[in-house]
This record gives sequence, structure tokens and C-alpha cells, in this order.
Amino acid sequence: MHASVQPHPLTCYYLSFSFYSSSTNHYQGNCRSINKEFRRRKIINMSSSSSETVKNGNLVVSREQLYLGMDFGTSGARYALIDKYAQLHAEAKREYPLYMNGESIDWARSWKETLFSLLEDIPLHLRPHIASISIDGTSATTIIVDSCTGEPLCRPLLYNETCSDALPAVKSIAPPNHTVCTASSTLCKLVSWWHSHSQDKGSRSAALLHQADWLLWLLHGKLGISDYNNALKVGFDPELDAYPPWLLAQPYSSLLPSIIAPGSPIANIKEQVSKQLGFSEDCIVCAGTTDSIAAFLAARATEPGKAVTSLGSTLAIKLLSKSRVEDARFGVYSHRLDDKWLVGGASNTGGVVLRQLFTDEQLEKLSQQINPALPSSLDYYPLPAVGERFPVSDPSMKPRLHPRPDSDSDYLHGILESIARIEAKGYGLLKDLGATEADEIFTAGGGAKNDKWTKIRERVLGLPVSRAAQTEAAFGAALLALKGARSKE
Ligand SMILES: Nc1ncnc2c1ncn2[C@@H]1O[C@H](COP(=O)(O)OP(=O)(O)O)[C@@H](O)[C@H]1O
Ligand SMILES: O=C(CO)[C@H](O)[C@H](O)COP(=O)(O)O
Repeated sequence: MHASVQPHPLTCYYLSFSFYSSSTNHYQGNCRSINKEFRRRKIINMSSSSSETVKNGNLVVSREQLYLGMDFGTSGARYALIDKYAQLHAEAKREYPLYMNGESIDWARSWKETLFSLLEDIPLHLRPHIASISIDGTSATTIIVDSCTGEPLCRPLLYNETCSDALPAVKSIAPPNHTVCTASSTLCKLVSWWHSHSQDKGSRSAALLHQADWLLWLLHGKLGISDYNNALKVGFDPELDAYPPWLLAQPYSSLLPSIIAPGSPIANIKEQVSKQLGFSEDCIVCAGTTDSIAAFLAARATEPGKAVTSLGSTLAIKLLSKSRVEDARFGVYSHRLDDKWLVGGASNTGGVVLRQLFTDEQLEKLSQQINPALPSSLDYYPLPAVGERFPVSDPSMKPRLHPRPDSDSDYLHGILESIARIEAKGYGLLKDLGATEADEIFTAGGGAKNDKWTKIRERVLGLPVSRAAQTEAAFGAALLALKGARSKE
């Protein structure tokens, strides 16, 4: 029984249509932050480089295939709709509505509602042309579900939650300093659940899914499928391309999902969903990835030494490396990216701390008062709560955000510079552990828009830092959907 509260007021959402006139071959404009009324109006004079025309004020839809990526981050979700040239046709974002289930936030209900609300935000005339869909989610966000119904058997455990009770058991079966040997790993969450429920009769028919897997299951209906990026922190070995023997020998291994490559086609969209939303029945639902990998894909960095820092609610760094590196003592692990390695880690510091202190408008205003060339003498460790994952894996690490100066802009400067120092420590650690040395950093996430922060980071990192061409992880997920559709051709 859950006591639902008023859904989180949807202050507004951002629909961005790029009006591209085939006659003048240029963008007629870009409309954003449109209120709900716009959605109901017919979209006229919208044409694109393909065969879209307008008759009697109605849009005759394009025959061009489109590819949908959805990003389920910490503070909200977004979609990006691209064509085969990776040109953006539409995008939107939504905050998560807040529902309570007793004392806990009902994340599953919130994510499911946001999924279908965002799908309904996609312009009706574009939906039949969506050839494939992929979704990225926060890494190690774990849902144990009923393997028949897909219904959650307990509340989801978020990416930064820790199950320290299970850590000794995990360390006793895994190799030393393996990626799963941190309290926030998916395997610790699974083992903790198993310790509490293995005697329940339903436990044998339970299944482990990650946030992106479960959302994709709502669209394709085939339970128990994940990708080798999301599955890294439950112990899947992307080099073996299999679960290791020490994990398969465990009694709970029956709960583990089968693993395919990110972007691989899973199944066509469920008939009920395609009919309800006006999607083509041939729309393919493809395996997903994690949000920071989707952000890396969106940045289109392809050479070893190139790196992407996701400045979202958290600070996640991804460095393209010729060599694989992992060390749970520091929260360092390597994701597979085709034939290379994405080495990195994710700190609990990041925008979530900024949002606890400032609104986005205040961030804009206060940042303008900062001189990024001047180092801040303030030395903080900005965390939203106790606990850090990377570049130190310490569930008991305390936030440090004092002394607070009188000037808010000085305070913000100190926080931005302190987060930059954590970022620099992270990249230095990757180099010390043997990864290819970073030579250029691209920035994704909400913090990428802050030019002063970019300059502070350039000074602290001693490297060229720029905003990625595409800063939204949803764009990276759309590239995965495009890849999945092409693999079916
Ligand atoms: N001008 C700004 N400077 C620095 N950070 C910002 C700015 N505007 C927004 N942010 C931060 O961006 C974060 C949201 O980024 P986003 O990529 O949407 O995060 P996520 O997907 O992880 O929830 C917020 O925590 C917010 O504090
Ligand atoms: O912190 C996060 C929440 O946004 C990231 O999802 C996550 O920790 C990054 O993990 P990965 O490196 O596996 O993509």
C-alpha cells in the first residue's frame, strides 16, 4: 500500500524542435521551454532534409527513419530523436514525479510514469518513423523483480546506495580488488537481498535487473536481459564476455540476467505499446548502457587519451584507454567499448551538492562573478551525504563544505575548484594505475554549460577542456539505437 503524494509539479518541460526548411536549407529556429499548449497545436511548416511536406496546415510525415535514445539520470530523464546522419530532430526532458511508498520513494513508479510521459512528448507525426529505441540508466541501480511478472520484489537500490553488510561475503568469492568489491556494487546489493530473502519461496523465481534493463523490458516484454556495461558491477567479465566461474558457482547466480552488447536488438516493441503510442510495430528495442557511457558516446571521442567528464548530479569520468585497469580500493574499473577500454570511476561529488545550495539561476549569476584564473584558497570535499566511491572508495567519508565565506560567489568558486581537484585526482589515479594518459577532456551533463567552471578545470587539470558537441547522454543512447537498427539491415 503506498501513500502517494501530489506528483512533483512538472514546472515545465523543454521541447526542442529544430525547424529545418528544405527550401532554404537552414534552421528556421529552435523552440524550447514550450508550455503544454504547444504540444496540442499542429506543427506546421516543419520540414526537414527528407520528404516532409505540409498540406492544409498538417504535417505529412517524413519517410525518414528516426532513432530514439532515452537517458534516465539522477535528477530527471530526457529523450533525443536523431536520424541516420545523427541530426537531432526532437528532444525533451522531464523531472521525476515524486511518489512515496511508505517511507521510501517509489522510484519504479516514478521511472515508469516518466518513461511513458516522455514517449508521449514525442511529436505524434514522428513516432511511426522511429525504427529503434535504446535507454541508458544510472549504473548499479538495482531492481530485484518477479521473473514471471517483472514486478519489483523490493524497492530499487540506487547507484550510490551501499550494502556494506554484503561486502565481506563478496570479497570472499571475488578476486582481490575486483570491481564488485565496493559496497555500492550491484553484486553487494544482490547478495544483501539474497541474505535476507533466500529462504522466501519466491526467491528462486526472482531476477536481477538494472534500471535501464527494467525500463526497456516495459517496452519489449522479454525479462532477464541486460548489457555488458550495466552488468559490470554485478561481476560480468567483459573480457571473458561471460560471468566468471566464481560467480556462477553462487546459489543466487540464477537471478543474473543474460548479457548482450549495448545497442544489440532485443525484440520489437510490444504490440500494446506500439498501438497505444502510435509507434511502428517494427520498432526495435535495443539493449542499453549506463548514463556516463552514453554521455561518452554522445561526445564522439574515438582516440585513446580522449576522456569525457560527466558533470551531472555526480562526477563520472571515462577515459578511452588501450589498457584495462581496475582497483576497487579506489573505485576504478574499466568498461568495454568495442575493442577498447573505458577506464574511470564515479564520485558522489557533483551537481547534486550544487543543487542542495543553489538554484540553477543562482549558479548562472554567481558563476559570472568568478575569476577562473584565480585559484580559490577554499579546500572542500563536496559530498551530498556521508560516503564516497571514487577516487577513494570510502562509505564513511564525510562531506567538507566549511568554512563558508560571506560571499556566495567565493563559496561557489571554492566548491567548483574543489570538485575540479577531485576530477584531477581521478585522472591522475588512472594514469598511475596504468591507463593511457588523458590528453583532452570533453564535458557532458548539466555542468558543461558553465564556462567559468570549464576554465577552472582547465587550470586545475592542466589539460584542454571543452564542452562536448553533444552534452546529453540521451544522444549517446540514440546512437546506440541507430547502431542496433543498422545491425538488423
Ligand atoms: N550553470 C551551472 N553550473 C554548474 N552546474 C550546473 C549548472 N546548471 C545546472 N548545473 C547542475 O547540473 C546538474 C544536472 O545535470 P544533469 O546532467 O541533468 O544531471 P543528472 O542527469 O545526473 O541528474 C544539477 O545537479 C545542477 O546543479
Ligand atoms: O554516478 C552515476 C549516476 O549518474 C553513474 O550512473 C555511475 O556511477 C557511473 O557508472 P559507470 O561508470 O558504470 O557508467
